[in-house]
Amino acid sequence: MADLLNVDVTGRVAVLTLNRPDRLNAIGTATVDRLDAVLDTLHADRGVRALVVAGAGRGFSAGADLDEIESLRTAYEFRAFVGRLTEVFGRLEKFAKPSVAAVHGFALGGGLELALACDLRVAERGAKLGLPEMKLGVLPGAGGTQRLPRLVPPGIAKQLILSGEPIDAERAHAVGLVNELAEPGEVLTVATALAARLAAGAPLALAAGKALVDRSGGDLDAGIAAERETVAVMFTAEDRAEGLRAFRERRPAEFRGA
Ligand SMILES: CCCCCCCCCCCCC[C@H](O)CC(=O)SCCNC(=O)CCNC(=O)[C@H](O)C(C)(C)COP(=O)(O)OP(=O)(O)OC[C@H]1O[C@@H](n2cnc3c(N)ncnc32)[C@H](O)[C@@H]1OP(=O)(O)O
Repeated sequence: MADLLNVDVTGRVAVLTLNRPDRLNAIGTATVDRLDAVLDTLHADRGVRALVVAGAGRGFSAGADLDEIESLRTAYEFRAFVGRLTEVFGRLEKFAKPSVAAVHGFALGGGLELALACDLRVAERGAKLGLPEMKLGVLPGAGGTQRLPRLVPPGIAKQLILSGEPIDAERAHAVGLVNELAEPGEVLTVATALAARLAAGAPLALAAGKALVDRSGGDLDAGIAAERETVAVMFTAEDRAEGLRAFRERRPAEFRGA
């Protein structure tokens, strides 16, 4: 069986490509199990500093695998299916290394939910992003109802979830769902360049920065305290000294994650 998720490492960036083009990269248990295993490998690879998640074929992903869903027989099986998707998507979101989704064609349902679990999103002009679960008589079940309203105004989130209708990449960019737009055929280039810029950062600061922003919806004083204590500890990191040295010497910093 062809690899459900191809991994290609170039420099400090690992490109993960969903590889079920015949099923429009539908995401089932086997795909998320593979993603989980790949995250184990990439966690251990100190040379990899950032990830890109992309899709082979006509689009990023048409969502959860409806064939697998149709094979489920009990609510408990259904819960296990949804639980596994949310578990691995959550692991990607909390991954210490930043991730960029490269969306072309379409990112629908679980496909958009996977892109929402990435830190940033780049989308090709004309790509469709949506949560069509309402048209199937259900709701997004892999984090969409919780992650989307944290990125776009609640009214926009409700429109996508309650109508089930997609928006195009241009509109998604205007409302903050997409960080950067790419011309047709260019999404992987743009997403990889963005990931490479993130990968130039200090690994400890990248991981801590992700965690601090992810908790920013909580109590402000507690968040500022967490920021202060995190920054204070980072003062002792070798990368902090390297950053200042590189600035004085007018050269790019070479951060080692120490
Ligand atoms: C059994 C139904 C129960 C419904 C319950 C679903 C909710 C489950 C909730 C738990 C899981 C949570 C995760 C997530 O929140 C839920 C989802 O993601 S549900 C799926 C959401 N996605 C969609 O509804 C999009 C479905 N696809 C399309 O609308 C279209 O395919 C397209 C993307 C607009 C492209 O259209 P076309 O160009 O016309 O291409 P085709 O439709 O002919 O597709 C080609 C080929 O691919 C197969 N395919 C497409 N999408 C999926 C998919 N999601 N899973 C499996 N297979 C898919 C399609 O059947 C075709 O195959 P072929 O007929 O050629 O064999």
